Amino acid sequence: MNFWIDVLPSVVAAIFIWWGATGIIIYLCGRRTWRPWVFGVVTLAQPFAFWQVMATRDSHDVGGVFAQFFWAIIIWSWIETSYYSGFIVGRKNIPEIEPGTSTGLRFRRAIAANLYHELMIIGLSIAVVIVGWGGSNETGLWTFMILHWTHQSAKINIFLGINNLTTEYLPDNLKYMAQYFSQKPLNSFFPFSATISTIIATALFISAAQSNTAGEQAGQALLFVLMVAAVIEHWWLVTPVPSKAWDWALKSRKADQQQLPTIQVVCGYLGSGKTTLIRHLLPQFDERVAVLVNDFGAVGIDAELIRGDNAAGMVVELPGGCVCCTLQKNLSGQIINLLETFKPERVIIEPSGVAGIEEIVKALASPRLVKRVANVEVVAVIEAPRLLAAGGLPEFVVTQIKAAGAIVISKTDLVQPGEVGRVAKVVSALNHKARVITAINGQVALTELFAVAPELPAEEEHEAHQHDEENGGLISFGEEYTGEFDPQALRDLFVDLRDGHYGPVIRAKGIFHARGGRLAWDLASGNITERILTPPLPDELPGGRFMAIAEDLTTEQLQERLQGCIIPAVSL
Ligand SMILES: Nc1nc2c(ncn2[C@@H]2O[C@H](COP(=O)(O)OP(=O)(O)OP(=O)(O)O)[C@@H](O)[C@H]2O)c(=O)[nH]1
Repeated sequence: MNFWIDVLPSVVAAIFIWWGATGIIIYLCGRRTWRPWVFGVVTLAQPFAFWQVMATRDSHDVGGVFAQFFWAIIIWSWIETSYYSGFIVGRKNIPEIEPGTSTGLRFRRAIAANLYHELMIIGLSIAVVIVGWGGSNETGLWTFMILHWTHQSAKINIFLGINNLTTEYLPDNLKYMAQYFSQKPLNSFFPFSATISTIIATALFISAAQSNTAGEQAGQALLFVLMVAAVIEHWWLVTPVPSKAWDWALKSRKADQQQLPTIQVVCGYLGSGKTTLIRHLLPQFDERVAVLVNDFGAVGIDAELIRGDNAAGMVVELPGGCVCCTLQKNLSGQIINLLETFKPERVIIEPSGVAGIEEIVKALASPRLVKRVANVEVVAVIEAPRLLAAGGLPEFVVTQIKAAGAIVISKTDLVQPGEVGRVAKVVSALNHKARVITAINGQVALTELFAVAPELPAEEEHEAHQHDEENGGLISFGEEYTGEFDPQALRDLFVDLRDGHYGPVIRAKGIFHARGGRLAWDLASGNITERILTPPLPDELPGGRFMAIAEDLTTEQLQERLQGCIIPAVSL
């Protein structure tokens, strides 16, 4: 009983010093303008901290032991501060990790990215050994060594793969480090590291219990608590429970984040209703919005549709192909360009309907980009009729659902009212954290959609993905035309496309000039829609754009048929 009363001050002090120092560093390094000051002050404290460790190495009373513990924490704080402030980290301009990068290469790049930080730890460890070794009170030395072990062990575990990555504690300037993390339920190093930590904690406990003097007991108790914290930190890595221990320290970041734009990725399968949703949302924003659109086909249609709703903003059409594959490298560069030239307060990305969301999120985690944006949010648009009809969702749609902070169930007007609940249950079962909203023709209130704390998928190591395999070998066809179109001929064409006359078409759309104005045609999920976009424009040359995505397509016949929809010049 006496033992516990005796060690209680050490236990309480160790918990508060370790937890408090970590939180204070996260807090102070969370604000960009504070970082140089924090780093400067902690750096200036170092000669004094080393001198204190040296001065108390033979004071084995309780005061001397506490002083050693405290000053060792201050020395360790220098390492943490230099890292979190971004002043001593590692080599810059290291190529980014791409899908399919080998573990060996990822490891070498991770080392390079953390090189100066790791060298600093080694250098300071040697310095602490020099000043602390051989005294009758080595509490400072062992405090530092325990922190060193916990740090290395956590880093190796996070690199090899753990369940709970807690990337939220990385400040904006270090978010790119997440590319060296991997998420797995467990890795082979974990049992070893957790066992070692537990054995050391047990040995320290026994040592504290068997101590002969109050100073010795206090020292062993302080080290024991630090090691217990290491064991808890280890288990936290593998349990899915989010650590809230330092959430209070994240508050300082809010001011910086409010000034940075947010990126919203609106993903969903071909024809699910992404463009319709974005078009409905755009008039609701009172900010400068830039929209990046990427159609799967070579001919972009969506950008032209969106442009009309975002007159005050900017619409950028990304080249044809899938944004997640062909543009992965390019995407972050395009966005940075956009941020610098147009300075939007919000960026909305509409990837093509077959884009893998993981690759996009990875591209958005690029080191150059993360420090320029406040947040990346994912909205998944899931078509109710398709989900009910499919009897199973393609894997990449499941990934989109899991990645989303908000899920919009679209086309609920095309299913029975009772079935909407079934769809909601399916998506909620896949992602219980996401807000699920139902919509007809994209009619969603902005506040409802973005009032969500989004969850980004953990970055996993995965194979470079193959659209051909995942999507049953989709091909796209797209062309632009000049001339005025016959609406009835287009009507008949879309019916024939739906009925499979040109092959199994999954998605077709187009914008065509006709006498009645600019017409938009859509074929999605077997439904055809025809809309008038604008009345005829007097100065504009008449023309049209068409694209189709199919598993197989008789392209030549389709080309001829489209040409046949143009009213011959003589009869105009
Ligand atoms: N009935 C009905 N139709 C909808 C709804 N939402 C979208 N649509 C129609 O579905 C078709 C495809 O919608 P888009 O918004 O273009 O779909 P998308 O996901 O942007 O399509 P891609 O970019 O080609 O993948 C259009 O004809 C829309 O009018 C809805 O809630 N109900």
